[in-house]
Amino acid sequence: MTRPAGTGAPGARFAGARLVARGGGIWQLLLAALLSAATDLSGLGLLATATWLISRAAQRPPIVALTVAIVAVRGLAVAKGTLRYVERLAGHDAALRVLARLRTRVYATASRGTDPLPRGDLLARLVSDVDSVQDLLLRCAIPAGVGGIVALVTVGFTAAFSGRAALLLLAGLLVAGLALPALAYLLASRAAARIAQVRGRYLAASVDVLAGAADLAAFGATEAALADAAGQSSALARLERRAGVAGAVTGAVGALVPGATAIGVLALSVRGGPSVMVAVLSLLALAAVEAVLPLLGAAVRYAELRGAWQRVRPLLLAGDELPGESGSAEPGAGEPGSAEPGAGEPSAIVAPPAIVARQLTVRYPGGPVPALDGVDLELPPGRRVAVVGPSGAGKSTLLGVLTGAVQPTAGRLSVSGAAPDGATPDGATPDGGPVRVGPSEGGAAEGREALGWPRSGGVLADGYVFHASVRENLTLGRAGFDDAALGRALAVAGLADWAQRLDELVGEDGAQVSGGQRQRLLLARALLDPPPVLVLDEPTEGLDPEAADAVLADVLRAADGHTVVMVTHRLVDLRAFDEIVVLIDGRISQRGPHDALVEGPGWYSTWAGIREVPESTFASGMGR
Ligand SMILES: Nc1ncnc2c1ncn2[C@@H]1O[C@H](COP(=O)(O)OP(=O)(O)OP(=O)(O)O)[C@@H](O)[C@H]1O
Repeated sequence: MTRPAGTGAPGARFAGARLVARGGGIWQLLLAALLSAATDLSGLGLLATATWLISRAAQRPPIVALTVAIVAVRGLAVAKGTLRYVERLAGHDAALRVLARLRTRVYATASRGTDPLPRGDLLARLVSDVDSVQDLLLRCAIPAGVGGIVALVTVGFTAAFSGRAALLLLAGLLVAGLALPALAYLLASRAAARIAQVRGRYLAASVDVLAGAADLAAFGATEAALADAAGQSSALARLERRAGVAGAVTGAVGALVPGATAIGVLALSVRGGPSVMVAVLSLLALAAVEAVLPLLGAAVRYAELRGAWQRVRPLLLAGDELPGESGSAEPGAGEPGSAEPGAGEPSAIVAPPAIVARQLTVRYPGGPVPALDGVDLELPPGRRVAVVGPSGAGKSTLLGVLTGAVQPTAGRLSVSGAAPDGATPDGATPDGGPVRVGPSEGGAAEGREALGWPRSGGVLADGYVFHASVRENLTLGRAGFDDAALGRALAVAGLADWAQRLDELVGEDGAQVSGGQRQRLLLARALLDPPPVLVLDEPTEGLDPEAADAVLADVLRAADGHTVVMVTHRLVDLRAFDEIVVLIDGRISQRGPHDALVEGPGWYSTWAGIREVPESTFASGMGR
């Protein structure tokens, strides 16, 4: 179970900084800020020196009096270009590191959470909101630091020649770098929170229109859904226009400040300063104030980011610590795609481990009653268990706990004996005794992988079919499968003729294939390299009962030697299972082999008895 992500959690305010620091991005960011300041100062130095050189040259001094300035101009010009290039490299390196870390974190938390977000909302958080949080560093933190350094150096330099000109420059810098940004922030901040909210709603509405197109059309609701999405889009455009106008007005005022400051400095320096320095100080003032003007944009951006940050923060704070976050700054550690032992390769399963669940309890946030309530389950190696029960009984939740998708609120889950792929689980007791994986009292079931939790997988409810070829959908990037292996997996799932169509596209979420073919494709994917613990959630959904029984028999044959846990609320032949567990309201109401359960009283015999009813009944969903 994920930790509560209350906004008042201690240290929540600094969560972003902690993430940056853990990800090893803090030094890169600091370096980028220093390089950026050095670049700006080189530019200002170049301008001041070149101005001095031109003004002094007009007085026709001996050439030797200009030599140092000439060399300085060349040096500063080269330094400015080089520093800008290096600064861009360092800045992008830092930004991409932070971005990868934030996104991984949001992905991990969202995928583990028991409080899933609508897909569109999650998309908004993953894409635009995480981008925005990254901008907080690049467009706000770095320019603020650079502006401070530039102001300090230029005011100090000017003060060495004219105190009054320095004060005027300071005033110009404060107006351009502080007062106007504060005003822009105030104007933009109200719109920004609304923009983030409306953008989330707009994306959610768009995804609903796309993902639910078939259902909307079937129920005649397409127009209403499109109108809703268009309404959100207009609201978003209105808010963005308003924020844009506020930004443009402050920007226009800001553009006047450098010129006004330069004229003021010119007027003050002309009165008594050394003649050559008049031009230097005026142009330096102009350039210095221009250098802090980006803070205006930063302030507007900061206002926008606050809303995005509010939305992303719960996801950043809620999850367990990701691998590689606890100090190591190794690039790629804990990120998607990091190589794991054995991942991506077909494995020869020797013997699955024994898994024992004791008093497993899951309570979803806001759920009035536990979805699972004190469930005991034994899975000795190779055991086949079917989990049945009415809708909402907790079947998928139980599978979720076994695969790690759902964290138990209480209870104990242990694994012992042979580990997946013949390896010994790290942390296993020497005598092969049980290794505790789950919590006994609340908290998160951390460290499954570290303890050698068996690789589990299979057909999950609502499994996804990618807009890719049959081959890519089967392998999902795993290497080492030849066409013959793919053909065998397809044949077991009842798609033998697809062996000739491996490179054909199946459409987004299987849109170009039938529901039954889609389900068979998911089964073939699971059977290509069956994990030690094969988890099947409604594996025969979409198949007619006869085909379902036949495919299931083939699947069980192909998964011989593997532990199988299957959830179903459809009538399929369960005689081949060692044990059938009947879940009702999160509790085990009956358990035993088919023959024993079907004879006795209880939910199972009533359910199984419906097999006698004519076939039309199956289609009506009476099987529940
Ligand atoms: N993510 C969630 N957040 C809140 N409640 C949930 C969540 N997932 C499931 N539930 C609730 O937990 C209970 C058990 O759900 P679960 O999906 O495990 O049941 P099920 O037996 O698999 O149902 P079905 O046969 O309809 O798929 C239900 O009351 C359901 O509403």
